[in-house]
Order: sequence, then C-alpha cells, then structure tokens
Amino acid sequence: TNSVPLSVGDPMVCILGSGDFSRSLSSRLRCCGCRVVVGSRDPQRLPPGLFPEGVELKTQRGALEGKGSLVFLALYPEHYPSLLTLRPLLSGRILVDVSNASSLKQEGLSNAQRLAQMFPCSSVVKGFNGLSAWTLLTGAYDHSRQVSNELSVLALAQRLGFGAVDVGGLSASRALEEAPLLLFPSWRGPLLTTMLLFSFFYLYIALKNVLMPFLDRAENNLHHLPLITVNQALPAVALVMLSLVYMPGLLASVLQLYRGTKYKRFPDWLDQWMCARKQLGLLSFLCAALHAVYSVCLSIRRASGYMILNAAYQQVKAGVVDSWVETQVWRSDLYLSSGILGLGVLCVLALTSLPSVGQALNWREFTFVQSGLGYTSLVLSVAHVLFFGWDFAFLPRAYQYYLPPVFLLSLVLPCCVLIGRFLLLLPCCSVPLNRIRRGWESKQNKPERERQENGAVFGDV
Ligand SMILES: NC(=O)C1=CN([C@@H]2O[C@H](COP(=O)(O)OP(=O)(O)OC[C@H]3O[C@@H](n4cnc5c(N)ncnc54)[C@H](OP(=O)(O)O)[C@@H]3O)[C@@H](O)[C@H]2O)C=CC1
Ligand SMILES: [Cu+2]
Repeated sequence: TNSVPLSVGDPMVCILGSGDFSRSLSSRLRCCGCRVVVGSRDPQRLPPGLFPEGVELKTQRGALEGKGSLVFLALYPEHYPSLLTLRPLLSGRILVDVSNASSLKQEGLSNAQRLAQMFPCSSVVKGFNGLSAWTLLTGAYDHSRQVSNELSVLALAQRLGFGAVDVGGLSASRALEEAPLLLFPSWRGPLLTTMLLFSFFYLYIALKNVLMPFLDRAENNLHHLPLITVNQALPAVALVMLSLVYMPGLLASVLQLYRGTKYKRFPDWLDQWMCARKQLGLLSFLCAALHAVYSVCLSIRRASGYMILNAAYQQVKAGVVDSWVETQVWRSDLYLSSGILGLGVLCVLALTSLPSVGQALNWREFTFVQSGLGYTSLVLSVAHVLFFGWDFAFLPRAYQYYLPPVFLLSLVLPCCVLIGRFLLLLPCCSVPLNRIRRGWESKQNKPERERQENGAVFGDV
C-alpha cells in the first residue's frame, strides 16, 4: 500500500482491534492521508508488516492516550465489555461501531445501543458495517450508511471515497446491523411464486403428456421430461408472471375508484405485491428468455433429426411429393415472430428496470416504458400463444399433445389483465380516476387545484 506522508494537521483516527477489518480500514485511512493508531491487547504478538507503513501499533491504552476524537471499534460486540476499563479514556470521544448482527430478529437492544449504554459519556455512531474488509482494501467504492448525526464520521467516510448517508439516530442501528445478513429479501416472494408456478405447470404437463399416454397406450414419452416439458412450462410461467406484474396496478386503480380517494392506504398485501412488481417482471423475463433459448435448441435435438427422417421415409413410402401446408407455415411464422417481438420488448423493460438506466428517464418516460411497453409485450405474448395453439386448441387429436387447461390458464390471466386495462381506459373510468389521482376529490381545495393544474390536464390524460 502506498502511504501518504504524515502531516500534523491530518485527522487522527484510532482503531481498537487488529483483525481483518482493522487492517483494511487502516490501509484505506493511510491512503487517504489520515494518521492511524491501532490499539491491540497485545501489540508485540502481531507479526511485523501486518499493518501498512505509517500505522502506529500500540496497546489499547497507549492508543487512546493520543489525541484524535474518532475511535473505531474493530472488535466483535461480545468483546465490548472488555473495554469497560478504558471508559475514562473513551469518554468524550466518538465511538464508531462497525459490527453486524449475528442473527436476524434478535431481542433487545442493537449492538450500537448496548455500546451506547456501556459508554454513556461517549457518542456512538453506527456505520461502515455494510462495507467488507475486501471493499476497504481493494479501493472499491460503496455506500456506507451510518446512523447518528456525527459530522466528523460522515466527513471521514467521504474522505475515504464512500458516499455516506446519514440515516438518523441510534434507534435505526438495528436495521443497519441486520442489513448484511439479509439474503435477497425483496426476491423471496417472487422467487417462491415462480418456483410454485413452474412446479405446478411442469408436473401437470408431465402427468398429461408423459404419464397418461404411458398408462393409456404404453407410449414412452419419458424423453420429454428434460427439455420439451420444461419448455412447455416456461412460457406458461412467463405469461402468468407478466400478468401478475400488471394485476396489482389494476386492482389499485379499481380500489381508488371504489373509495373515491387516493388518500387511503392500500391493504398490506396489495402494497407488498406492488413492491414486488419489478422482481416479478424480471423473473418473467428470465422464463421467457429461457423459453427462447430452449426453443432455438429444439431443432438441434437428436430426437428431432430422427423424427424428420422417419417422417421423410413415411412420406416417400406413401408417395407424397409435397407436404407443404400453407396454414401451418403461417401459423409457425406468426407465433415465432410475435414471440420474438414480445421478448424484445420485455428486454427493453428489463433494461429500464436497472437503476442506472431508470434514473436517466424522467417520470413520464419511465411510466411510458414500464406501462406502455409492458402491455405491448403482454399483447404480443398473448398473440404468440394464440397463434401457437390455433389448431391445437380446437382439434381433438392434438388435445392429447398439448393441454388446453395449461394453455387456458396461461391465457386467462393475461386476457383478464388486458381487458381490465382496456376498461380503465374508457372515459367512464379514466376521467374519475384522473380526478382522484390529482387529488381533486376534496371539495375545499378544488378550485385552487383546478386553476393550478388546468394547463396540464389535456396533455396528460
Ligand atoms: N471483516 C469484515 O469484512 C467486516 C467486519 N465487520 C465487523 O468488524 C468487527 C471486527 O471484525 P474482524 O476484524 O473481521 O474480526 P477479527 O476476528 O479479524 O478481529 C477481531 C479483533 O478483536 C480483538 N479481539 C479478539 N478477541 C478478543 C477478546 N476476547 N477481547 C477483546 N478483544 C478481542 C482482536 O484484536 P487484538 O488481539 O489486537 O486485541 C481481533 O483482532 C466485527 O464486529 C465485525 O462484525 C464489519 C464489516 C465487515
Ligand atoms: Cu413460445
């Protein structure tokens, strides 16, 4: 690590503990021109060269005897009580608690709150705990959220190149301590939904296409299981998920219409569902993309080679010269094209859900993309299924190979959503809904508001 020469005016930072976090933090601090003193229970024990050049190694007491108001506690919270003997030296200083929770939903006070109780004469700041030792060492930039409005710690984090955010008092420390333990919290519900839907469709199709033909006619379709069945379940999941993205918005509109106001909270389940739309949409995109890749691979399967050869042989034996069927040609071209277009539009949607892309759009552009393009892709996907199934659904023989129930399920929801959306666009719904959304329903402030927003009404509706 290249160290910056010491100068007297540099801020002095003390770190208690000599573990991984302490080492990484001291390197980073040195690189950014801070003076660092590390306090260890036993500085003699530490091998030379463990800490970067310029970092002073002392006993805990020795480190605290120097100046510097900032003290980082790079210890596990179990060991905080061992610092109680240093209480006089720590009083009046800022203690930065970098610890994380050991498990979720612990009872009682958070680590930082307990520390504050132990050292009532020091001010405790929670922060830096979301950064890994690796981030600190490699110079990667990340956000360090912290609580307690202690400007010197904010300034220090900024000096280290982190975007620091002040999130309030120590009572907010629990959420910060638990944050590194969470495993994709916002993805749990959507992932579970995807998995349940996939299992349902997969099992149903396997039952219908593999097990039933076997029991009925001793037909061996077991080879469908790894690819064909998966590829039939995936589009159904993708369509249902895409409908689930747009359904809560419709329900919310209906609820607002029914209540006649937007100033009432939605029920919790609807709130949570609304918040999961992005994840549901991305998972729908994943299923659709997988379906596309699977479908492209259908023709390179061994089985399809054999099937073409067998069909060709049958055809030669039967003396058929030309087996071109015009309707089948149209059918396949139409369903392929609408499917590809639908996936393309979904791609754009997925891209705009990336925070960096989404932030570059203004609100109107964002809703145009998310709502306008979203419904377009829903229409295209529905067209894809309809074109695909136009003969299957109505011919009794094919009934055994494709499944009207799955076919229907993956169509009923999207069609309901599309019809609902269409109904809400009718003036009898859209006009009152717009009034509600603009907050015009309350009598007292009506004239004032109307004057203010008149200009925008026609452009926006
Ligand atoms: N490592 C990481 O990536 C991150 C760590 N953190 C937090 O930083 C804190 C320290 O983590 P880390 O550096 O990885 O841990 P380490 O185990 O590497 O270091 C802990 C240090 O605590 C001191 N210590 C050990 N046992 C005792 C004891 N019985 N009594 C007093 N002091 C003791 C030791 O220092 P000495 O022997 O010199 O006294 C030791 O070096 C933890 O609270 C952790 O949650 C937060 C974010 C990321
Ligand atoms: Cu398809």
